[in-house]
Amino acid sequence: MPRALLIVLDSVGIGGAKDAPAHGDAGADTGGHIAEACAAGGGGRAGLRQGPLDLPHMTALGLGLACEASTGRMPPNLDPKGALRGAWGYGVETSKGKDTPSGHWEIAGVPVAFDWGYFPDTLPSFPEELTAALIERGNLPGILGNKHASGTAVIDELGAEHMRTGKPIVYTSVDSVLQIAAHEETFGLERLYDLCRIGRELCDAYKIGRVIARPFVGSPETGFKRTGNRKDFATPPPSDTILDTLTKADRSVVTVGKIGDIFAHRGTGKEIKPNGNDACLSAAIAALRDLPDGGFVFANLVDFDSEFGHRRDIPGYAAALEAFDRRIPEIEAALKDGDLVIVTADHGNDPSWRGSDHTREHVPILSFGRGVAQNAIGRRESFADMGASVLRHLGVGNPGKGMSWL
Ligand SMILES: O=P(O)(O)O[C@H]1O[C@H](CO)[C@@H](O)[C@H]1O
Ligand SMILES: [Mn+2]
Ligand SMILES: [Mn+2]
Repeated sequence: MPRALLIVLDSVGIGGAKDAPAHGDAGADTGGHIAEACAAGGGGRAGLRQGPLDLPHMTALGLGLACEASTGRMPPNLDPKGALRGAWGYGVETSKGKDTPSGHWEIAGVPVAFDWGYFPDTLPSFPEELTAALIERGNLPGILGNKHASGTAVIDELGAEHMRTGKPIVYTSVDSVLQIAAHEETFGLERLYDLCRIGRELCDAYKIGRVIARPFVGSPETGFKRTGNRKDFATPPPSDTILDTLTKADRSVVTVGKIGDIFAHRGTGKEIKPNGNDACLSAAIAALRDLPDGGFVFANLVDFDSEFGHRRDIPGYAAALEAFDRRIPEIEAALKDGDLVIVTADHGNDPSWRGSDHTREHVPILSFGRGVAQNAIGRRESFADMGASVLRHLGVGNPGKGMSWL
């Protein structure tokens, strides 16, 4: 029986979305702009990387062709010029939001047709009743922040005051999120998680997708740094995803990285949550080696988004792409005959763009495996075609959305 591995490179969009102007993102193109910056000499950092974007494996898997099909422009250094291996195309998001749950749920067969709630970019950002209830139920002396912010900037700004006063830093973004940052040692990690559980209950009324714990360490003298103990408290998908369908069909499911959180731990099988792209990819490859026939591994690599996209760090993003690309042969070596791999993304996060938020973009769809013929699968009108293709490949009927290209 065949097996499948789906890897989401979080935020590695490839531009071209027709509805980008509605999000303020007309022209945003994560992959294309990184390649252009690198070719123009703007993607280098001493000790990290220099020169044109070097992605030989993803180029041979059709990344440049997917970019060209998406935007009409072939990014520098991504033209395969020779033999391709695998099937390539790009996906259009039908969900309204450009957030992580919308992207992942749609990939897994559940496009998000409803509107999430969002907190306005005002001061304060949160409704008074919500703030008051959080303070009361969380037994807090108050909160700091209460605004749209970048998570690293807001702990630099308010970390010292947080340590002094014991007030957690509560902030949001253009996404449907309520984020709570607190010091792991002075506030306490478990106390932060408990506070987020309270926040989760309070946020349901506002249709907020996620409450996110953002623990950090450090001191005013040394500066503050977020730790790997981030935890997302998500609302569950409104109907069965491919994870539910596979679980009900008694298939083996392994989820790596943020996937468990994103799907509110429903149908997520064995969850593995190491810290960082490299460790998550290692875990996904190890899971694939042990995966029984008919099984499915679903992995998310979040560093592209959280460490480089939101931080608008082009050299860092380029280096992370190159690090992933170098390990593609390792993925291929773990494959058995009949296995299917799909590499894709959930939204964009153009590091050359203004602000620090996600960008509305198409996503690449790169599919490979020994039995996967070289093929152009073209423009897919929903990310859900990926989930549908996984189910078709695994021989499980699709009760949900999406059209398989297989
Ligand atoms: O700036 P940080 O805290 O990384 O926040 C980012 O992370 C959130 C969840 O992915 C997004 O909504 C964005 O605001
Ligand atoms: Mn994401
Ligand atoms: Mn993000």
